[in-house]
Amino acid sequence: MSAFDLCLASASPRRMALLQQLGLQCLQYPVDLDESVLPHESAEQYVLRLAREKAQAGLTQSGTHLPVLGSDTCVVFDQQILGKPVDEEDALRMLMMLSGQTHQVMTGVAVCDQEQIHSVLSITEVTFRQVTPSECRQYWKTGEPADKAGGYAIQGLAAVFVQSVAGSYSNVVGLPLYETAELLKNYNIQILDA
Ligand SMILES: Cc1cn([C@H]2C[C@H](O)[C@@H](COP(=O)(O)OP(=O)(O)OP(=O)(O)O)O2)c(=O)[nH]c1=O
Repeated sequence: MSAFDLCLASASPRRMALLQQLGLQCLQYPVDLDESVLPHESAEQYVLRLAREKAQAGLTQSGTHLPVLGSDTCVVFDQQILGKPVDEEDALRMLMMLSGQTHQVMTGVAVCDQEQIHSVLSITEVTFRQVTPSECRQYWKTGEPADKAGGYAIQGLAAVFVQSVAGSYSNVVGLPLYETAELLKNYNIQILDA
């Protein structure tokens, strides 16, 4: 018997913390993949493909017998997929694009073991108030935007930009917990006994 319930194929401390919130003990096994968007790929297809690739790479590379979870989050506005900003100007460009608008945050989640793979997509609508370039530059200096899709963290200082959220909050932080708990039932992982 393993001391762990699940293997998390991710470097993200936020995904780890969200799974711990459900009481799950996770073995963290980051995988490094090419995260380029394929030609003609929709945002929905992109996050689901990367989630499956992360889960499958985690399973193969770690050699674990635990179910493996992979996940990918992106921000979508005006048909554009926003990943992590490459520098300050890129972050400013993203945040000004989102200013005063509603965008979508999409997360694909996949869980696999030797026998099966299941995946799910979660979409949340987030509305920003108007933000100024000066606020965005100050925000960049906090270091918070650098490793976040769309260049912001709802769970951090960017909370002051977020006017409203429709849908799953945990999805925006990187892992939709309701959908994840449902997926894990396929692997006999129950959070609570019914
Ligand atoms: C929009 C938004 C994104 N994010 C994060 C969630 C994801 O961790 C990150 C998007 O990058 P991802 O590539 O989805 O994940 P990651 O690089 O952090 O981890 P890994 O690939 O190893 O699994 O942005 C927030 O934390 N808060 C937010 O409000």
